[in-house]
Amino acid sequence: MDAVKVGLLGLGTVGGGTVNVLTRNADEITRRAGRGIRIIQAAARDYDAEAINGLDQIDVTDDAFAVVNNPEIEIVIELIGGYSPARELVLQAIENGKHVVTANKALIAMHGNEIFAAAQAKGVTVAFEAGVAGGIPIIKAIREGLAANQIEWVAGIINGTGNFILSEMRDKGRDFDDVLAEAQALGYAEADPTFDVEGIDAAHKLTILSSIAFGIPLQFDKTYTEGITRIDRQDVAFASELGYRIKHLGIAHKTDKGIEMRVHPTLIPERRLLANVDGVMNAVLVKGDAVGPTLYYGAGAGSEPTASAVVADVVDVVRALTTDPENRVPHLAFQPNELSDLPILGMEDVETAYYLRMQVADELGVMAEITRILADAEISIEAIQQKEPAEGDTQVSLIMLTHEVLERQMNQAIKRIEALAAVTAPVIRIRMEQLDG
Ligand SMILES: NC(=O)c1ccc[n+]([C@@H]2O[C@H](COP(=O)([O-])OP(=O)(O)OC[C@H]3O[C@@H](n4cnc5c(N)ncnc54)[C@H](O)[C@@H]3O)[C@@H](O)[C@H]2O)c1
Ligand SMILES: N[C@@H](CCO)C(=O)O
Ligand code: NA
Repeated sequence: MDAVKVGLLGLGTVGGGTVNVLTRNADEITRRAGRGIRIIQAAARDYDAEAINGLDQIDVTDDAFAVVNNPEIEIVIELIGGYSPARELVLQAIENGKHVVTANKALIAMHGNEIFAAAQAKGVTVAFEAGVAGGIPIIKAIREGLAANQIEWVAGIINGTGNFILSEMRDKGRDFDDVLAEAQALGYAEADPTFDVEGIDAAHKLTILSSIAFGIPLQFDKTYTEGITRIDRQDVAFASELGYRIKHLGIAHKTDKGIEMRVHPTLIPERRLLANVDGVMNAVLVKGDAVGPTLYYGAGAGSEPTASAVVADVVDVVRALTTDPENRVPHLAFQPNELSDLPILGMEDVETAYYLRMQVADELGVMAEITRILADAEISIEAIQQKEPAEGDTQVSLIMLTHEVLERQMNQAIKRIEALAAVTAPVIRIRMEQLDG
């Protein structure tokens, strides 16, 4: 049978890696897919021709619409990124009856409901494995491997750039900006790196994971999002003394009241595997009622690790070309007419334990006032440490670990604590998770 003709949008970090992997592993990939896979046309504004092998076989244009409108092309790979014109290009490709493979989690989290409906109507597939946790086949694992389970929760380190920054800062004492610049040079960061450091990229990915896990429509706007820019070295050190690491996690949790979707820095016990996932590596823990906790680990960003997931999706699409569209694996794991409208909980309705750091004047009675406020709010304390002031300083740091409490109650208590005259700075709070199933 003839090779499947593919069009590629974008020849950057992931696009270049995709051409390289398809070129290098052409034989094995053909044996797996049952047909050859040939990129016949690619669109890019800029690219490093020296770094891409096999480009001489490809017609390169700067007009991305020429690729999605090319009648010879059966599959379009979108690796341009961003919301627009990626949305218009993908919808046009679908309208033209082409299958789509993308690494663009921003696009899927924001416009996936519209895109999947269009794909469903046209009987084509939109695959997006590379969009979540890069090279780790996490979409496939949840959607196919765990199809027997009621998924209870998902918790993961799902932004490579952020984890790389936190690891380098902790282990080597490097500066935030310096490590971020290196992550950009290595091709890990988003075009706008605030997406990485403010948690937006992780929230895109968590939105997708929640839909796949729980069978709900994509609801990016309801995902609570907090980044890593306010993590202080002091807190990393204090957490470590107490046996915890601070990791930036995406957490999706099905409770009796609804679904929690949240992205924030989190204290986790240092003995957990997730606490020891460093650098650009990602890891996702998924708890199913039948299987129990399962863990998936691998490179979350980078040229060829991401290309690995892109090419696997292309192979899946090639294998499915002969399958009746009604029988294909559904985009969001559950059949499209079976998505549920379970409520997404607001952050105030989430229950977690907390690490608190308070800066207080070194006076008699302050500790008693603070513990009274916490007791009034029914917040019980698991550990307290007082860090003595440095020579000549009159401020002490109080570190507390609490048991689980509703965020609403914690917000009220923190407000009262901050109103005390002896409390001289905003209270630092970092949520804690035991992740022990
Ligand atoms: N870099 C990673 O490690 C990684 C990992 C997973 C997912 N992703 C996702 O993959 C996608 C691509 O990321 P990247 O890092 O390869 O980006 P990149 O900036 O390295 O490459 C983008 C490519 O698209 C081209 N391009 C941009 N706008 C265009 C337009 N309008 N018309 C034609 N060409 C255009 C650029 O010229 C470039 O060749 C993004 O959605 C990103 O979120 C990246
Ligand atoms: N910027 C993303 C790319 C992978 O999705 C990250 O650092 O994780
Ligand atoms: Na993946």
